[in-house]
Amino acid sequence: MTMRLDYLSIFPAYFDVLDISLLGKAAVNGLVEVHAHDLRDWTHDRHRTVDDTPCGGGAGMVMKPDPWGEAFDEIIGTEPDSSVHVIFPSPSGAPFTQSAAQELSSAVRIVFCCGRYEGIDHRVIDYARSMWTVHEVSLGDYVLNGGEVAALAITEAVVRLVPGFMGNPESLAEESFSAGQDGLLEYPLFTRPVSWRGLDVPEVLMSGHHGRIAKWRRDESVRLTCERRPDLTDSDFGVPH
Ligand SMILES: Nc1c(O)cccc1[N+](=O)[O-]
Repeated sequence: MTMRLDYLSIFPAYFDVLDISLLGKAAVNGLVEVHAHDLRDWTHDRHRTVDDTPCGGGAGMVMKPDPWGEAFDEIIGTEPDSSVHVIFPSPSGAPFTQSAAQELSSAVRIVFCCGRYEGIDHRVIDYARSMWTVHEVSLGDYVLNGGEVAALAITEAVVRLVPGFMGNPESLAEESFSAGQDGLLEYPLFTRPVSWRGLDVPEVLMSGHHGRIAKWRRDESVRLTCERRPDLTDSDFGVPH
């Protein structure tokens, strides 16, 4: 199955980066198909206008609905299809999580709508909801200049979970937030040399005792999660003894 990814933006060059590294390899292998589109291609005035002043007043500009609607018609079509996932990265979206990435990794089509200015006319989102499966998602509580960087981050989180993308799928099991980690943060990692600038690899990791190593890793994951992400912990994790 090839996952088709479309990106609608006034800065489509942001997505040139998807040609490199593992994502580029996935495209070559036919796992994903990437299409970046310039929203201004669906404007009809000399200035290729995509924005206008906000109804009701206020600072900044709002992205006009017309170009989005015409772009949707051409890129996605005019028939409802719940198998098409349309993602609007937005500071007012729901937090994007690893489980959301896992769910999206089985999608056949994902369309990213990258807003700029103060945002997109809300009717665009309402229209999309009437046609496709819409996700308004946020990467965090901070302000970006647009949705492009978030779309890239979401793409990476999703595509790396597509079956066949990662050379060694077992490596996914022990990552932070993965089910194999019970949603805990990943434990600290070490490699050679055993001693580096007076800092040594924890002895237990050099013991060859798999049971002790597994316990140390679990305890470290619980400790880190309790310290840094109490929002992810619950009474089941507790604090390592
Ligand atoms: N925070 C933010 C933004 O300011 C604009 C677009 C997308 C996001 N986000 O996904 O977090």
